[in-house]
Amino acid sequence: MLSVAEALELVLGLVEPASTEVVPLRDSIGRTLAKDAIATRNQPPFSASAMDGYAVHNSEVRAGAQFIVIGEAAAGHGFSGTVGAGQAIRIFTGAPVPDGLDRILIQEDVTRQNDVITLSENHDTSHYIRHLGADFKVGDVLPAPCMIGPAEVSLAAAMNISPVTVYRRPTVAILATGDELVMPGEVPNEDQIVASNVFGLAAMCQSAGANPRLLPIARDTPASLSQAFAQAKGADITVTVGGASVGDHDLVGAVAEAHGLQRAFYKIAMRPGKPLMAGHFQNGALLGLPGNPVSALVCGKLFLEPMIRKMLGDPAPNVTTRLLPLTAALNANGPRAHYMRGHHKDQKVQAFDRQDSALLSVFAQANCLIKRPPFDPARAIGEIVEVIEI
Ligand SMILES: Nc1nc2c(c(=O)[nH]1)N[C@H]1C(S)=C(S)[C@@H](COP(=O)(O)OP(=O)(O)OC[C@H]3O[C@@H](n4cnc5c(N)ncnc54)[C@H](O)[C@@H]3O)O[C@H]1N2
Ligand code: MOO
Repeated sequence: MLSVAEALELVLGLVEPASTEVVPLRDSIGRTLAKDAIATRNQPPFSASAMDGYAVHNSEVRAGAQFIVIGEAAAGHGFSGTVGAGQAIRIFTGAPVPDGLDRILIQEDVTRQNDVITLSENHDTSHYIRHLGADFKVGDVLPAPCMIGPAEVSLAAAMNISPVTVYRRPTVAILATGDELVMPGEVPNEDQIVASNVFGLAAMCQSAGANPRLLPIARDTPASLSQAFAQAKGADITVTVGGASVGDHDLVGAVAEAHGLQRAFYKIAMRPGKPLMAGHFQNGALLGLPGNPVSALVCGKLFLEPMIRKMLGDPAPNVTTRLLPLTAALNANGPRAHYMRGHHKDQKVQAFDRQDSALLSVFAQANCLIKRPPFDPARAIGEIVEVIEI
C-alpha cells in the first residue's frame, strides 16, 4: 500500500495553482497575493512626530532651556512657517515635523506659561521623530505569493494599493453518498443516520479559502451517483464521502471511472483513511474519502486542505507538524501510519483512549493529531511525538 507521503505527492500532482483575478483590497482577506504589490508612496510621507509635545532644534536642548511657542502642527495640519532660534512649535502625534526642527520634547517634560515652555531637569533623551519612509518607501514590495491576513491587508492599504491580484478561489463539490444518510433537520428512519462529515469538510474548505458546494446526498445506486457526478461538473475538486471500501454497496470508484476518473491510487497505509482514492476527473481532480466521519475529516486535513492551498498559490501547501512530549504512554503502532486524535496543553500532548474513526465526539474534543509512523514502537511518557494542529 502507498505511504501517506507518496499519496500526498500524487494528490498534489492532480492540481495546479488556479488562475488569478483582480479584487478590491477589502475582498482579498484570506486570499494569496499572486502579483507583487508595490508601494506607491513613502510611509510616513514626511518626518512625523511620535509624541504629543513641542518640536524644537535639538542643538538648543538642555535642562532648563526656554522656548517661545510660535505655532502649532497637528495630524493632517502641518506648520509651514520658519522656526527661528529659541522658538518651538506645539506638535501632536502624527503631525509633520516643521522644516529644520529635529527634536520633540514630550509635554510631560515641560512646564508652560503663556507662550513660554521650560524644559525640566530629568527630561527624556529620545528625539521622537519617525523619519520619512521609515516604515516603507516608494517601490518597496509586499512579495507574492503571500497569504493576505490582517497585517498584509493593512500594509497594502497603507501602500495605497487597491485592487490586488490574487489566486481564484477553487470550487470544491462535496458529495455524501449512502442510503443510510439524511440531511440534518430531517427525520431519519430507524436504520438511518444524519450526514455529518460533509459539513465539516465544507467548513474546512471555506476556512482554507475555497468555495465549497454541498451537493444533494447520492444514494448507493449507479444512477444516483451518476446524477451527482453530473452536478459536480465544473468543480476544481470533487470530494466524495463514503462508498469507498470493498462492500457490495461501495460503488463510488466504479461509477467515477465510468465518468472519466483516471485513478492515481486507491488505498493507502493510513489509519484512519485506508480506502482513500484520488485521480484526474472531469477537468479537475477527485478525492474519494472514506465515509467514517473522523476518517473523512482527517483525510480532509491531510489531503484536501493541501490541494486547496496549492490551488491558492501556497508554495508550501503541506500540513506542518511540531514536536511535543507525551503525558501518557502509547502502544506500539501497526503497519499503517496512525493519525491519533490528541489534546495538547502547556506544550505537552496526550492521545485519547478511544480512537475509533466513527467518534465525532472525540474528534470535537481533540485539538491535534499525533502522527505515528508505521510500526512506531511503544512510546513512554516524556518521549517526543509529531503533532498536527487541527
Ligand atoms: N471488509 C472490510 N470492511 C471495511 C474495510 C476493509 O478494509 N475491509 N475498511 C474499513 C475502513 S478502514 C473504512 S474507513 C470504512 C470506509 O468505508 P466507506 O468509505 O465505504 O464508507 P461507508 O461504508 O459508506 O461508510 C462508513 C461509515 O461511515 C458512515 N458515513 C458515511 N458517510 C457519512 C457521512 N456523510 N456522514 C456521517 N457518516 C457517514 C456510514 O454510515 C458508515 O457507518 O470501511 C470499513 N470497512
Ligand atoms: O481507515 Mo478507516 O478510515 O480506519 O476507519
